[in-house]
Amino acid sequence: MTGFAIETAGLSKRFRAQMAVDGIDLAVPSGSVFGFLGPNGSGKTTTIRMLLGLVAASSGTARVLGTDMPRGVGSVLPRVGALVEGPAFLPFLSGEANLRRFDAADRSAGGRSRSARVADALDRVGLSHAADKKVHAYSLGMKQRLGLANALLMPRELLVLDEPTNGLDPQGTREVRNLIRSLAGDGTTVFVSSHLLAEVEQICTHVGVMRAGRLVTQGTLDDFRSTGAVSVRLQTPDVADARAVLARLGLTVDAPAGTPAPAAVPADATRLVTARLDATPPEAVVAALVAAGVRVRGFEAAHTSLEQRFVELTGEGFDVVQ
Ligand SMILES: Nc1ncnc2c1ncn2[C@@H]1O[C@H](COP(=O)(O)OP(=O)(O)OP(=O)(O)O)[C@@H](O)[C@H]1O
Repeated sequence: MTGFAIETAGLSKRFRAQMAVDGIDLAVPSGSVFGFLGPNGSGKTTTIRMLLGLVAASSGTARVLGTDMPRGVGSVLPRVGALVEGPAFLPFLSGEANLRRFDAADRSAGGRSRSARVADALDRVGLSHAADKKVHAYSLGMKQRLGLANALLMPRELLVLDEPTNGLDPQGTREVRNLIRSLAGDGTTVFVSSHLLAEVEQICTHVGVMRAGRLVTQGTLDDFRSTGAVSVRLQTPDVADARAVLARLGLTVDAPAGTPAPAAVPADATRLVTARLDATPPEAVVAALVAAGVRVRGFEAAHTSLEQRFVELTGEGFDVVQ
């Protein structure tokens, strides 16, 4: 084992003229909760389908749990729980009966412990109360949870979840996120795709960002937070002097945010000045401001938000609700 649950090299998928996935080198550490993030149509589902052997790659290689795919499908897939675009449940059977069918189709699953496995999986996703209900009467969120229960029938080394909270109400979303956290706590590697930045921020240790079929970055969430530009937020009444000092230090000073009517702003009022720090240490900025007689009433140097960083990388806004 290499320490990676998933590794790809130059993995690509072409649909006629379109490169849906374009030469990605994914490295998903064992034990991580890896958020696979990107706008709609950026290639996440196609990548997942290649990893699971559901679609052939046009070029490149993929290793899952140390085994080349799709050659290793037979030995690897029993160790992987997957939720991809909802499994094909039979609508006229109950949730429990559907799970029993899937469990029976798994040759590694013993028949005698089936009832306990199915009951446990339903319990873990909070569907015990609806076990006897026919699936056609399930809401979208309940079907999504049943799909997760299916992925959880057996102990898994790796869970691959494609947009697991899609269609869930806020309560269902919270439950699924808690479930993912608890699975990760047991040591299972979780590879979860999402277009929700907040979701990835809440549950993931690592992140990979897709843009138009390319993997534009990957690494730990902490590294991700600490890269990107640092901004300075200065509170001072001496706006003109402060701007002159910052400019002299070579900082890119942001345009003033609106110019209030002079009568509305006393000369001594504290105002906000913001700038990009680049390579200058924050303490040098404060020292220069103080030396120039600028009254520093507040000073903060902070990395740009994750959201800004993702927008920079993908050129698109993310849905940050939830
Ligand atoms: N079977 C197919 N035939 C042709 N084009 C396809 C096929 N599957 C996907 N594509 C195209 O490949 C691109 C990537 O799609 P994919 O579903 O992998 O993106 P995604 O990031 O998962 O998006 P979403 O979040 O909307 O599911 C899209 O432009 C899509 O239209």
